[in-house]
Amino acid sequence: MKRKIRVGSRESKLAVVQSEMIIQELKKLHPQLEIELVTMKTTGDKILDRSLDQIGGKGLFVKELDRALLDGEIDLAVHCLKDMPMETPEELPILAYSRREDPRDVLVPAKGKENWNGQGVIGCSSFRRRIQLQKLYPDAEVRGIRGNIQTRLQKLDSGQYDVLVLAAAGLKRLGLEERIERYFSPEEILPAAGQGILVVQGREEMRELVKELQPEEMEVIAENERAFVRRLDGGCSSPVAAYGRIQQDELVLTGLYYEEDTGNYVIATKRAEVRASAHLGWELADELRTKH
Ligand SMILES: NCc1[nH]cc(CCC(=O)O)c1CC(=O)O
Repeated sequence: MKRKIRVGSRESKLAVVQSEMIIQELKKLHPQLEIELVTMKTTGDKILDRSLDQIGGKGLFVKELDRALLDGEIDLAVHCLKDMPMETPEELPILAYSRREDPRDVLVPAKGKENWNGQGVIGCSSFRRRIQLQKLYPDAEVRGIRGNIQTRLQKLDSGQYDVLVLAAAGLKRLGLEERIERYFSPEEILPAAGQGILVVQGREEMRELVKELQPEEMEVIAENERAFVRRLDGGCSSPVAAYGRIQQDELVLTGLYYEEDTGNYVIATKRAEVRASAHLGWELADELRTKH
């Protein structure tokens, strides 16, 4: 009999598309396996009338899947790294990081309101985007928005907002790239730690099976971005951003540090040879904090 692997996912269309991408890759690596997708609703998907900060943060998107992993109902779970809490349960490590999709944030105008002039209402969900957008578009008003990408686009097109700011990664994976009017460089809007990266989470014994999904250097990039955020205690709602990339043999890490007292933020970059970069995120965080 074929060995059967169950892969758990949230129910949203994006989550399912992402999990199917990972399943396709796994099937290529292990053609002998039968792999099944199991979807479930998480608390974060059920409560849509309050902001994530109010209802307890990112953990709400993974809690149900964590439980299913622990109970053996599923063998693996696929998540956006960006949605993962900074600490995962000890028994459920991240087993592999995927190749990164476009990490940038993008501007999406409402239908009929293309060529946006920088005035009116921007819909965006995170404090990280908000503070950076206020600098880029001082004449616009930023209003919160929740729900999955399709829901947000419906709210946009129904006239509640003039433009949205979203992650390029989600739109591209959903085939909605044509709605993108402008890509923000990391210098304009620094992405969230882990943006564009998918992770496979599970019990330690599954590591062997998925480790080949991970491109070289993905872990050092992802872990340094997350170390930066962790060091500054930027849990779910803090506007901390971090973006790492490899240039020649170096890891180049850019971090955003927000100072609560003044409401100002600073962005800085630090680099290290990849093989000596284990603490780069931590060090960049400390440098930014002591300077400000
Ligand atoms: N907050 C929801 C979320 N989590 C991950 C992505 C995008 C996909 C990714 O980063 O891999 C999105 C949508 C968005 O921010 O526009």
